[in-house]
This record gives sequence, C-alpha cells and structure tokens, in this order.
Amino acid sequence: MKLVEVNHPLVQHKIGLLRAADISTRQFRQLASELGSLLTYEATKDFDTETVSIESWNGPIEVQRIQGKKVTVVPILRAGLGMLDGVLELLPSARISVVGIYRDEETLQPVPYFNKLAADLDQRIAIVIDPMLATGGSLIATVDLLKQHAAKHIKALVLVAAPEGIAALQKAHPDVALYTAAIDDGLNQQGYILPGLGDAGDKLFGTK
Ligand SMILES: O=P(O)(O)OC[C@H]1O[C@H](OP(=O)(O)OP(=O)(O)O)[C@H](O)[C@@H]1O
Ligand SMILES: O=c1cc[nH]c(=O)[nH]1
Ligand SMILES: [Mg+2]
Repeated sequence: MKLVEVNHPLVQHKIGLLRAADISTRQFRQLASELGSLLTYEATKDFDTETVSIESWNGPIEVQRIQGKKVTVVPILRAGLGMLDGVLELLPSARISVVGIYRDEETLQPVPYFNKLAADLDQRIAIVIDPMLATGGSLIATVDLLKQHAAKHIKALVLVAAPEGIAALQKAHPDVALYTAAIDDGLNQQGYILPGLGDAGDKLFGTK
C-alpha cells in the first residue's frame, strides 16, 4: 500500500497546533480545512498532465493541463466535512460523494447510515477524507462501498493515522493510497488515537 506521511513544515506546524487541549472550535475548523488543502496538494502530485496549445498575450504557446480522470471527493460524515472546504479550494470542480458512517462507541464497529455517491464512480479518482484513521473500520467500510459502486482508483486523506488502522487498511485494501499528516503511537482502550486530537467530530461541530 502506498503510504505518505507528509512532513512538510507547514503540515507539521498545523498538526501541532491542532493538538492543543484549549483549541477553539473556530481554530480547529480553520486548521482542519487548511490541512485538507495541503494533503490534497500532496495527493495530486501523480496526476497526469498533457501539453495543450493556447493563445497567450504574446501569441501561441504550449501549457500543461491536468489530463484524464475526474475526481470525486468523499467526506465521511461527520468529521470528514471539516476537511472538505480545503480540499475543494484545490479541486473546485470535483463531485462530492457523501458517506455517513459513525463508529459504535462500545464495539468500535462502523455503522453506515447514509450515502449519496457520484453516478460515474468508475470514471473518477475517489479521494476519501476523514481526519481520523483509528481502527480503520470506517475507512475500510467506505472503500468497500465505493468499490461496490465500481470505483477503481481510490486515495484517502487523513490528518492522524494510528498504526492499527494503517495495518487494517493495508490488509483489506492494499491498492488504496493513504496520505496522512501524522502517524501516531496507537489506540487507547476506548479506541482513541494517542496522542491524537481527541474526538474530531465533536471538536469540529462543537457538540461536546
Ligand atoms: O478508524 P475508526 O476506528 O473507524 O475510527 C475513525 C472514525 O471515527 C470518527 O468518526 P465518529 O464515529 O466519531 O463520527 P463523527 O464524525 O460523526 O463524530 C472519525 O471521524 C472516523 O470516521
Ligand atoms: O481518536 C479518535 C478516534 C476516532 N475518532 C475520533 O474522533 N478520534
Ligand atoms: Mg466523533
């Protein structure tokens, strides 16, 4: 499985800010969105380009243009929405395929409750976004769903990944490319990532 831990100074700085216990809802939202942009920049590095001729101010010239497949961004509700604006800043024409999954607090199993996917998933690169990869259950269930709907080219962007979730994703879907701002130490008894961010959904939505 392709795994990229993005160690750009801006990414490291922003993920550090995100870990502060006293962070405000506003700051958390702002940073999650900015990190969404920075991970998108990294994850689109391998997009193909083609040479096209255009008329410039000084006559005809050749320029590069992104070629080939289009994109659908797949936020996993709720917390994935926190990265969406930042991702769309760089991919403004992308279709959005929403997947609603929450993690049962007792069993840690993913519970799907909604989805509305782009119709032509076989034609698109799917970029799944969720701040947290913990056990991996939610992301694996999302990739299962996308593949059932004919998606073939899938990338995932997460802010923090636990080694347990990376291993589970590698086992279930070795063809998925994973981009993360941080690989953390592991999970606690309740399935929270350490040092992690705490509950990303609650921090983004102000529900605790
Ligand atoms: O890797 P996993 O063990 O599946 O855990 C990660 C999932 O848990 C969190 O969502 P949560 O269930 O808290 O839902 P929310 O976004 O609605 O808060 C997080 O945003 C991931 O979707
Ligand atoms: O650490 C974690 C694990 C799952 N979901 C979160 O929001 N945080
Ligand atoms: Mg949550």
